[in-house]
Amino acid sequence: MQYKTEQGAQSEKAALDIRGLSLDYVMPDQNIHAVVDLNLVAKMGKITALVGESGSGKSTVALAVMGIQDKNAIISSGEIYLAGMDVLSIPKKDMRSYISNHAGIIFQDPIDSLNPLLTIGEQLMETILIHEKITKKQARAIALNQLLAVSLPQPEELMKKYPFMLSGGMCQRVMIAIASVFHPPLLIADEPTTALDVTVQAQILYQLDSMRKRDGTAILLITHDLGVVAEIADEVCIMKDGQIVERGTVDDIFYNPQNMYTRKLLAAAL
Ligand SMILES: Nc1ncnc2c1ncn2[C@@H]1O[C@H](COP(=O)(O)OP(=O)(O)OP(=O)(O)O)[C@@H](O)[C@H]1O
Ligand code: NI
Repeated sequence: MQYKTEQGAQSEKAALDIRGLSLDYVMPDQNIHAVVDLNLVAKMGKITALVGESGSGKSTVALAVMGIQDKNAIISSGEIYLAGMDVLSIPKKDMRSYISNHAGIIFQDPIDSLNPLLTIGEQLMETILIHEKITKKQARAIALNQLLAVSLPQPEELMKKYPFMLSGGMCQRVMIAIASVFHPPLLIADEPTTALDVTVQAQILYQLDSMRKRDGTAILLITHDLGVVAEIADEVCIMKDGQIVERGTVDDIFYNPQNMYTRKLLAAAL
């Protein structure tokens, strides 16, 4: 294979393995070092939480993994191994399809993430047909199945609806259905429940957790909410100023934090 692939058994179970990533945003008067020599691993079948204050660079990491970073972003060093292959070493023309086959992402505002002009069915079908050379009928069957898999009732009816006709929680489920249609090894959820009611938050988190259990998906969960982290994460990475300052299991981080910043973050959440 001509692209850079992962060596060694240690990271075999890592859906995502970021090594020494540095990313700058180029601005007219200065460069913003948004990510600085960052290392991060998200293992299959685990929920890895990425936590840190606003502006610490969490979303920048997520967008870089998906290859959809802003135009003024420059990756100056590092490797992003996704399912064993360094996506940064893949030529641009093949990169998008490799990434979309191996990773999905959902964002904070599910209604904005959907196209307002297309029905739910059209959007799901479009995603499916871009990936697979199958008939419309087969794609429709997959779409209906996906909607059921994220616990959306009456999928036939739902397929005909437009995003504005659904609640925020339903839109987020549709986003999960779209992001997970090909069972990617990695799903990134960037503040997936911040815009939703508390009761709906729990359902969406449950949905992510069942994906992890069912498909062995690695979930990278970006959140401000340490309560959520304590409840469903396996591993936690604490991010500050573009770097991971501490990583560990939930127990390590909550009961035995080593870093001053982690302690401050925990104290502020009490
Ligand atoms: N396109 C851009 N051009 C310049 N600076 C940017 C750009 N996008 C983000 N930044 C800056 O990069 C830094 C990291 O931003 P990022 O959105 O990744 O942080 P975050 O941890 O996701 O924050 P939040 O919790 O508020 O979502 C911030 O200082 C932000 O202002
Ligand atoms: Ni963000």
